[in-house]
Amino acid sequence: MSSINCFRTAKAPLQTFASVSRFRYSPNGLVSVLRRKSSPSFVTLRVVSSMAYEKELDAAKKAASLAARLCQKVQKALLQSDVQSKSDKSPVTVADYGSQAVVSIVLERELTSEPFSLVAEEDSADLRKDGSEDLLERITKLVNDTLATEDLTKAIDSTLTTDDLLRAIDCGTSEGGPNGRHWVLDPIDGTKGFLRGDQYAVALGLLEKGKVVLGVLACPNLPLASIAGTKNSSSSSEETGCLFYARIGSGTYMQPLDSKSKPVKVNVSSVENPEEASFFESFEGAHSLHDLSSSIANKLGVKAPPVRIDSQAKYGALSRGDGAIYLRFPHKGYREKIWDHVAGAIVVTEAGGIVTDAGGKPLDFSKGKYLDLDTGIIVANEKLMPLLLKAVRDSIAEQEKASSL
Ligand SMILES: Nc1ncnc2c1ncn2[C@@H]1O[C@H](COP(=O)(O)O)[C@@H](O)[C@H]1OP(=O)(O)O
Ligand SMILES: [Mg+2]
Ligand SMILES: [Mg+2]
Ligand SMILES: [Mg+2]
Repeated sequence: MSSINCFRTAKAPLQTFASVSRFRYSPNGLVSVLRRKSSPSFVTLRVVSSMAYEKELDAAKKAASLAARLCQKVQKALLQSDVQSKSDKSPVTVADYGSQAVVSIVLERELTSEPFSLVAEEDSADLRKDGSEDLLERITKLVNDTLATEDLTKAIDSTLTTDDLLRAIDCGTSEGGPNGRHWVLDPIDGTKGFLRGDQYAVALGLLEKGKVVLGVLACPNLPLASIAGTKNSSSSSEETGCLFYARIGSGTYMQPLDSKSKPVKVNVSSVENPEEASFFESFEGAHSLHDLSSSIANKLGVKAPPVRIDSQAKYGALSRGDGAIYLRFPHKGYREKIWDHVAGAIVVTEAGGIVTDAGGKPLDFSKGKYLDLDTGIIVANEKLMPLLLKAVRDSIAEQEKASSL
């Protein structure tokens, strides 16, 4: 077992190190593991910096909050004509495109010093088709109006043309992968929840060499107060609008979306007894096998009914302890996209939670746009995770046996 002199900043110049292997996370921030040529078994961990990604996080919070403001405006005035179906049949709205344009414009302007790579869900193909001119004009106006409401550090001329808009949307065509730095965006996660007037999220994360280093979730319809014990969260009349954010090694915070009031540090539920736990799952049965989740919950001894809400707002609610478990088992053949989980995953893990696939493996965001995982995604705190993994294994084995009879 190689001895590691922890967290000493490497004194020797880099060339004396044989390799700088993968990054590791530590309470002090991101560290790189350096192996000396002279004694490869002796490694030095170098704290990259506990203040790493500070300016990126500030830019991401600004971008996601502004995009959420645009979405709120559209959701309020949602006209049926704004809904057009993309070739993949999922409803797409003016807000999806507008949100993606706002995020890429703000990130590019706030972070001018580095190459900008964005993996995002939407692209401009449908907007470039004949007959989309009116829609394009409306989205451009919406984006200009939204940008004009914000005093961004680098003044953004809020007179974008439709070509500027198309370029901004198409910034999101990166494939991601294991090298370099990639922003990952779902401009509206939970489009169906958005259209239904329920939960949705603007979800923005940052990958560095395939690892998530920061995440922001803007959840305009999520109540600031806990939704524990509710069946879903649309009925609440309290103040809504939450911004969750997390940076590697620095914990998870939540603040009201529309105010500068002080953020509060949040932690996942500390429940250890599954009988006292509650679990979250997709509102849409088409997105997750509800019968499998309920068989797992029964096996685990969970008494409370599931809380079914749309989007990564679930990760936000879990990070502040509104529930203890999240179960997501997409139907066979569906491939999860990284933009549906990058931001939510770090918001939960930095709040003390664990996010794995059904086999207990951490999610691997380094393989491009898709998450190739075993069966589904499960989330719990450290105490419940071993029990949950066993219940998942047993339930899946039972279902496979039943289907083979
Ligand atoms: N068949 C599917 N299975 C799993 N997730 C899906 C499916 N279809 C769409 N999604 C995505 O699930 C996410 C919503 O998760 P939830 O079900 O928890 O609300 C959305 O990103 C949605 O995509 P989209 O962003 O296009 O709406
Ligand atoms: Mg979509
Ligand atoms: Mg999504
Ligand atoms: Mg989406």
